Amino acid sequence: MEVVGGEVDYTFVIQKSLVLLLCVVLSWKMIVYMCNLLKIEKEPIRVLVTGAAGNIGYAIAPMIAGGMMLGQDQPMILHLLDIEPASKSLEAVKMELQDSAFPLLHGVFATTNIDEACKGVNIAIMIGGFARKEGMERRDVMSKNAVIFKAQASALERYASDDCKVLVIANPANTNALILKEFAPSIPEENITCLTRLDHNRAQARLAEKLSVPVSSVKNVIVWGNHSSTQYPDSNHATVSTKTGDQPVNELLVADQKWLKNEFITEVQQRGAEILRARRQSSALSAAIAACDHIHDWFLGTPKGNWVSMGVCSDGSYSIPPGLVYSFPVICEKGSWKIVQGLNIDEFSREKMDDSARELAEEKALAYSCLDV
Ligand SMILES: NC(=O)C1=CN([C@@H]2O[C@H](COP(=O)(O)OP(=O)(O)OC[C@H]3O[C@@H](n4cnc5c(N)ncnc54)[C@H](O)[C@@H]3O)[C@@H](O)[C@H]2O)C=CC1
Ligand SMILES: O=C([O-])CC(=O)C(=O)O
Repeated sequence: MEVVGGEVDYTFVIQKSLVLLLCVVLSWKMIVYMCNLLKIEKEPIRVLVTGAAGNIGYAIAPMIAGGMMLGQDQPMILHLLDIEPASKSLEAVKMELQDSAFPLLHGVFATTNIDEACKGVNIAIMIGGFARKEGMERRDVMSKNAVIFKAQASALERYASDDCKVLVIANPANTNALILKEFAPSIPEENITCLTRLDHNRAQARLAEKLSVPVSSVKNVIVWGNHSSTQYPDSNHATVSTKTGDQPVNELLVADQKWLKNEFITEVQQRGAEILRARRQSSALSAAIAACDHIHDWFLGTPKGNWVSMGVCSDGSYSIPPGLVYSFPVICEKGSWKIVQGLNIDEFSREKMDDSARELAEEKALAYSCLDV
């Protein structure tokens, strides 16, 4: 240390520190530059897609391969799974992906064997399941899916990578995710989620349409609860960015409180059924986009000041019983999510949130009774 006349020369120390800091920054920049020059790529991530020959599977596969889910610098290897009767269509999906020559797609592996499909996967997008047929009771659908998800959980437990992150899309999504959690105990429960981002995106889009603003200017809607008609799309904390800063949606729509408490909620709750009626098939394009959004934000983080809705294991936040997979507002950072805390919940919201939790508790009991646990 430089000592002048018995005293520390602080100017010298600060100068030295700044030079050192500059050297560190320059070396780091140099390393990044060299990596880019040498085209050193990230290791490919293995992504499992179950039900890959179906509607959503066909829509999501090119989105993942094109970088929408994991970013434009993240290569991946796709593991596509479907059941034997769909094996020809599955092979066709694989061929089309290969023919698309996606630069980030380092391999496609298609199989009807669940154990093989799960080997080493880092992300599992669970779309495959048993769809309700006319005249079937809820119990029949639940029992078929409970059996499927129990078996898939065991395969993930045995063969997936330790850090595997799971997104369940197949309905009943929340309860299927819960079964998966029960039967894959070594996968950390925070790694098991279900898709309610489609409902979140729908709610954001309805508000933007009502306010005649771009959808990107609306943020922080919430979808609480089950991915079913008891879900509660909540506009109370949503804002719109304007030239003078963020404005609460409820203030901008002060004359439309009746609409916010009625049509807005039912339109979002019933949007899936509306699309099913119009298309005679359930939403696939928007479901695939929402799944990409869900994983993208989970891996790469939510933008500062924004939250999104994700079906996650309740930790008792907002008095939602632990042991349910429930949709909450979450913030994501460095591959982890955190439930947004401290939001004010009015009486109207409380009732709706509890209704959906009650439905999930009933679904859980039904699923367990089907599995004899
Ligand atoms: N959570 C959400 O926001 C949404 C959920 N969904 C749900 O996503 C699921 C898939 O929808 P679509 O792709 O339109 O259905 P789809 O019927 O077109 O495709 C499902 C695919 O899963 C396969 N499959 C069935 N059992 C399987 C198993 N045990 N293992 C692997 N694959 C299996 C089928 O052969 C089929 O190829 C449905 O349960 C649907 O209700 C749909 C839209 C939104
Ligand atoms: O019921 C379905 O299969 C469709 C669905 O979940 C949705 O569009 O939200």
